[in-house]
Amino acid sequence: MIRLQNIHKSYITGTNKLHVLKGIDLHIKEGELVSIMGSSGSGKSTLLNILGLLDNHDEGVYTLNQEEIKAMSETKAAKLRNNLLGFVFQSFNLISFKNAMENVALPLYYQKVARKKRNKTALEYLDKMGLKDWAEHMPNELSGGQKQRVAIARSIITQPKIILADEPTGALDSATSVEVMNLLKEINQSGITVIIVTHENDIAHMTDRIINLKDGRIESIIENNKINSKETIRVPQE
Ligand SMILES: Nc1ncnc2c1ncn2[C@@H]1O[C@H](COP(=O)(O)OP(=O)(O)OP(=O)(O)O)[C@@H](O)[C@H]1O
Repeated sequence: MIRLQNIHKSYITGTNKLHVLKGIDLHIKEGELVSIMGSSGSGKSTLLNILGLLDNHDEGVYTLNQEEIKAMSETKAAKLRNNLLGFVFQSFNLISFKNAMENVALPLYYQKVARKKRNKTALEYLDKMGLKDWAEHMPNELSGGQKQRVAIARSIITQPKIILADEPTGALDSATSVEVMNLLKEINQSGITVIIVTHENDIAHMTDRIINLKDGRIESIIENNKINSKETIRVPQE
């Protein structure tokens, strides 16, 4: 489903060039629940943004759903992003002046679904998240965990094949983090591939495979708590 071969990415600011990803090779199969770990600045978000077609890589080959991304037009990439991918962010990214139902329904608005139909679907998704009674509430009336559940409902309303979550529990206390992770696990069990960036060990250990990044390279991969890398067995500790 996802294959990265020798991916490089640099950022240029002024006269400085920062080489952030230095040859990433990675294969993520359909239906996997994967976490990407590493210390601050190791390139986790950069990698997730490339996976989510929110940023371009400089070198290497990225194949998503058997299509090579570099060869693709921006329009085609946008279509793929809208149809195949769902996003969850640390800061929820809810629209403050829209209620929970309207926030969840938003992706369907962009797909030109009629208002009645999209609100009905949004209510169904809120119900799945245990939030039906909160449909009319504005984001500032919701707890962190509730906001993230609204954001997760919004990310799956278009029935994506892959969810990309950047520190989805970063703003939550530990009990709420576990609730949100259990929700992402349930979503994964329904067949959706889930990729989570986190710097929290406990969160990463709730996934099937942990990809450890260090200085823009994959340092090790832990599968079901078994370390697979031949190169190194060190796991970064925060
Ligand atoms: N748009 C950008 N322009 C310039 N530099 C950037 C940009 N985005 C990220 N960087 C730099 O690239 C490096 C990797 O950033 P990235 O956000 O991928 O790391 P991270 O592992 O997700 O870190 P954190 O855990 O702190 O979020 C950092 O040094 C960051 O400052």
